[in-house]
Amino acid sequence: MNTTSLLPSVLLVGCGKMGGAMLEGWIRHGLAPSVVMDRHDHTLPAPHQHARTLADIPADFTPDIIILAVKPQKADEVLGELGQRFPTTPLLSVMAGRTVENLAQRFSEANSAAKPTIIRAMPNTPCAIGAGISGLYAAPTVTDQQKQYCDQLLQAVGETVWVEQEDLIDSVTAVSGSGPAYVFLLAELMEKAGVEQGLPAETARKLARRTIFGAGALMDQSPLDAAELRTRVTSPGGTTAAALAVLMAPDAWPATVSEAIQAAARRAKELSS
Ligand SMILES: NC(=O)C1=CN([C@@H]2O[C@H](COP(=O)(O)OP(=O)(O)OC[C@H]3O[C@@H](n4cnc5c(N)ncnc54)[C@H](O)[C@@H]3O)[C@@H](O)[C@H]2O)C=CC1
Ligand SMILES: O=C(O)[C@@H]1CCC=N1
Repeated sequence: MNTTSLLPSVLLVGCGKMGGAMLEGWIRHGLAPSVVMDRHDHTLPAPHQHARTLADIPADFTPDIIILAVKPQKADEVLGELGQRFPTTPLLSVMAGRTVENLAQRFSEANSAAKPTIIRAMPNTPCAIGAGISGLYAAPTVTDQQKQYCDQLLQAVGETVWVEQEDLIDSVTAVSGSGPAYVFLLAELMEKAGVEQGLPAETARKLARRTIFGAGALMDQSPLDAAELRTRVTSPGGTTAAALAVLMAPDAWPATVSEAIQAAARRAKELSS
C-alpha cells in the first residue's frame, strides 16, 4: 500500500450507481493511484485511470484490493480473468447475493494458482454523500490488514458494521442496502397524498422531502429510540395518532415492512449462484 495516501489503491470493477457512489467519496478522501474498469467511459482526476477491459490496465498496476461492483449476474464475465491477472489480490464484493464460496470458485476457475481472499460488503447509495452504512463479512482466512483496508474504504463513505455469519449479509442487504429505496418510496407517496390534499405539487414535494430529511437528521443526532421520537410527535387524540392508527394496524406497516424485507432477503439468496 502507498503509505502517503489515506486510502488503499483499488481496482474498481463496475462504476455504476453503487461503484460510482463509493468512488466519489474515495476520491474526495484521497485514494492511492487507482483504476476504474467499466465498459462506459469515465473521466477521472489524475493519477486515477479508466480502463474498459483488463487488457487496458497498465501492466505495472497492482491494486491493494479489487472492488467488484458489477451486477451479480455479470460477475462471471470478469471473475476468471481477474483470477488470472491478479491471483493473490484480495477481492471485496459489494454484490448482492453472490457468496464467498461461489466467487472464490469462479475467481480460481481459469487459474488454479489463484488464491482468492474474499470479503463481502453491502453498502448503500448514501455513500455518495458520506452518509452510507455498510455491513461487512470476512471469512476466517482474511487477514486483519485486509479487513482494515475494507473498513477504511467503507468508513470513508459512511459507517460500517461487521457481521459474523455470511448469510447475515442478505439481511443487511434487505434492511440497509435496499433500504434507501423504501425511504424514497415514502417520499413519493407522501408527496402524492399531499397533492391529493390540495397542496401545489412543488409544495407537497418540498414538505415530503424536508420532513424525511429533518426526521432522519433528528434521529441521527438524538440518543432517543425511534419509537420515543415518534411518541413525541403524537398528541393523544391528535392528528398523528389518527394517521398512526392506520399505519400501525397489524396488517398495515408492521406486516408490510416485514414482508418486504423478507422478500428482499429471499431475492438475495436467489442471486447467490
Ligand atoms: N444500487 C444500489 O443501491 C446498490 C447496489 N449494490 C450492488 O452493487 C452492484 C452494482 O449495482 P449498481 O451500481 O446498481 O449497477 P449499475 O448497473 O449501475 O452498475 C454496474 C456497472 O458495471 C459495469 N459493468 C458491467 N459489466 C462489466 C464488465 N464486464 N466489465 C466492466 N464493467 C462492467 C456497467 O457498465 C455499469 O456501469 C450490484 O451487484 C448490486 O447488488 C449494493 C448495494 C446497493
Ligand atoms: O436491488 C439490488 O439488488 C441492489 C442490492 C441492494 C440495493 N440494490
